[in-house]
Amino acid sequence: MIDDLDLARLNARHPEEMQRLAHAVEEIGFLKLSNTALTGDRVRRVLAAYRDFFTLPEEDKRGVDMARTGSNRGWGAPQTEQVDPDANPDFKEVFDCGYELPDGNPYATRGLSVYAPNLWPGHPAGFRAEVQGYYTEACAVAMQVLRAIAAATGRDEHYFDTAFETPMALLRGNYYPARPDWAGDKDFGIAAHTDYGCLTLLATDGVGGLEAQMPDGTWVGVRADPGTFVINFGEMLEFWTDGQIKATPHRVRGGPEERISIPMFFNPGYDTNVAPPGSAQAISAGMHLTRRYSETYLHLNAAG
Ligand SMILES: O=C(O)CCC(=O)C(=O)O
Ligand SMILES: [Fe+2]
Repeated sequence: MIDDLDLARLNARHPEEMQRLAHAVEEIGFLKLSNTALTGDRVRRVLAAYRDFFTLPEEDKRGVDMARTGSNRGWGAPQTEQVDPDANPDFKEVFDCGYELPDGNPYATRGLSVYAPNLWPGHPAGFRAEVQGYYTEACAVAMQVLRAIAAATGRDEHYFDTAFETPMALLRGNYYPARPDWAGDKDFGIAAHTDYGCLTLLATDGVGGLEAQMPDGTWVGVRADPGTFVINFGEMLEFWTDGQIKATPHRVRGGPEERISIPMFFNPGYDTNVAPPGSAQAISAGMHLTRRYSETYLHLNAAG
């Protein structure tokens, strides 16, 4: 039910592959993707860097704890994010980093938390370089996929390009310990949610656990080895395409094995209007993302 697509064939606009892409984005909202510039070895290197970080003693991770900041850069401890108000806070821990505004970028003077500076730990050695290198490469792959999607859904292939000149792109490492023995019905690695932005390019270490909700309401497992990616779509792309592209709910309950996943949330620039073209309303991408972060990260929660 979840299709496997080949990015080289999509980049060549191979008609059959493009048709399968249109089906995947419009009917399912999930697909798997291989043959990108990010090889299995490349992904295993960045997975190892995150693993080295997550296995540091807690006091080291506390040195880059996002809870002390007004943004989501650095380490997020277990149970500090609640993506589903009907579930308990997630038992995963995370490390988030975002887009670094170039000097002189007009957004720099606006004090927007979605462009907050990154927080980097002093060690493991090489962590920052590994993660920043992957960030840049993952953005390039995500842009190729978005161009193919624009073309497959009847738009000019560059339809989305300018919106991503200053992306609020967020790269996350998710660390899921084995499902704790205290975990009950309302406890998840990450509870059911839709992603907030446009496109998510997800790498995993190959351990299963991700489940996506199909149109008939059933949950299906989606597993991807390093070098193969899971792609899904967020709320902004659903608004922007007036529902043509689906933001599909997904979750990780967690199982007997620990697991690492690395989503690149490819979000457009703050001032992008993601309302459907021609609609009377305007939806600011930046305001939507800021609101969703404040609803889900407990340290940013206005009510909490
Ligand atoms: O770990 C996964 O497979 C999914 C993670 C996820 O959905 C997220 O971080 O938004
Ligand atoms: Fe997600």
